[in-house]
Amino acid sequence: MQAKSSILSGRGRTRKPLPENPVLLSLQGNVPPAILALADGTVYVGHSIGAAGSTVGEVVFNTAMTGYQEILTDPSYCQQIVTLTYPHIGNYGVNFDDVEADKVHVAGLVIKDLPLLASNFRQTMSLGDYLVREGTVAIANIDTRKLTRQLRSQGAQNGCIMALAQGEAVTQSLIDKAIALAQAAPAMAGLDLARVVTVKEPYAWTQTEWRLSQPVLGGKPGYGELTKPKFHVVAYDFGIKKNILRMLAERGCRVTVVPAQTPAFDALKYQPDGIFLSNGPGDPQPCDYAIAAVAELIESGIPTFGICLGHQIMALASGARTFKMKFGHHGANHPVKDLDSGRVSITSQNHGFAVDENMLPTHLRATHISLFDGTLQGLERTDKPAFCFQGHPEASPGPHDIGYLFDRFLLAMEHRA
Ligand SMILES: NC(=O)CC[C@H](N)C(=O)O
Repeated sequence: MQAKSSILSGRGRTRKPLPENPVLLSLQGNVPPAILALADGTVYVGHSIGAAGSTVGEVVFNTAMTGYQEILTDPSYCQQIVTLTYPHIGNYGVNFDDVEADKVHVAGLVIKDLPLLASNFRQTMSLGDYLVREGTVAIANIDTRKLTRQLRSQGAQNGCIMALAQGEAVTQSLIDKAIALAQAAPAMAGLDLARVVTVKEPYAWTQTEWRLSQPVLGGKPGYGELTKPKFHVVAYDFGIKKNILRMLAERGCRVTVVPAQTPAFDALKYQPDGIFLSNGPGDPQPCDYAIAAVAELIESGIPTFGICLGHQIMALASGARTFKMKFGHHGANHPVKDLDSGRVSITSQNHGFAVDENMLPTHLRATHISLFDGTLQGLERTDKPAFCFQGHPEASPGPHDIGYLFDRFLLAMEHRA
């Protein structure tokens, strides 16, 4: 709070001097250089703002103005280097309440500007310190508008960030090495990454949503606890985000999170009221174990709700096809139309694959489309209580945008009970 009030000035207020502030970042000093090389040989040089070392991945751009911490920790970004188009990243610091997983999942971060001052009453640490702590390689002072235009016109491609140590200089041989590393990185198409990020053992989840004022915690801001569960949901973890679990618990669901490879038979042993299929990284097509389990679970008639990778897996389990998009959807302002109500929601999105709307089997019905490019955003089984959504309804850019899909899942479970 101190830092925040210190920079407020204006009529009727006297400007206080800036306090000694641990979040003042050190970009003015001797910041080590870093290289961003793309597989096509394009090279950008900037400054290292995270851990030293090299990282490779598919370079994608995200257009959200806020939410960098949620983006960094979204497991769906495993093996992707994310460039953020909003120019100031790090201006509200980092806290430990807003993480979507227990660690950073992006392979690397590319930004334009790391502000000198991070200011937010909830922050516990600066973005730079957090990236170092997490061992995340990141580069700043990059022309992210140019990079984004390149990715948009040519499509997402693999890249390498090479963050040098203090005192090290950028040389042609290091640039050549970074390009070679980018070219050697595996292509995203065909990669099963749900297997990489999924939990090893099942666990129970009862935490509810965050509130600024939380009476059950003595009036302090924070998360709540589910006390009277109405339903039991088995959630497949293909790379699940914590806020999905909180939104389920908030609506009265006790959740058992299970590994991605859990066979349908084992999931049914929990006698769930509903099955949830999470988001996750990589290509859905190689996840044959999950596609087989989901086909069986839908067939059993248990209400099923899938998000993002879960949506794609449900579509494949129902006989649809998926394809790799040119540069995907990554942002927090994507308009999506509900084809039944005509209502348009502003949604959060993060996907590089999509379900082919031209090849849907007769028991799958399109329920939502993207108003950016017309791609399919939602599906429903006409013969079973199963539906799915391509975007991220647990993120709230709008501020509640498409959270009503969770209510629809609850209704399906109530209907069956
Ligand atoms: N957020 C997600 O679940 C992404 C799904 C999938 N990995 C894709 O890129 O399309």
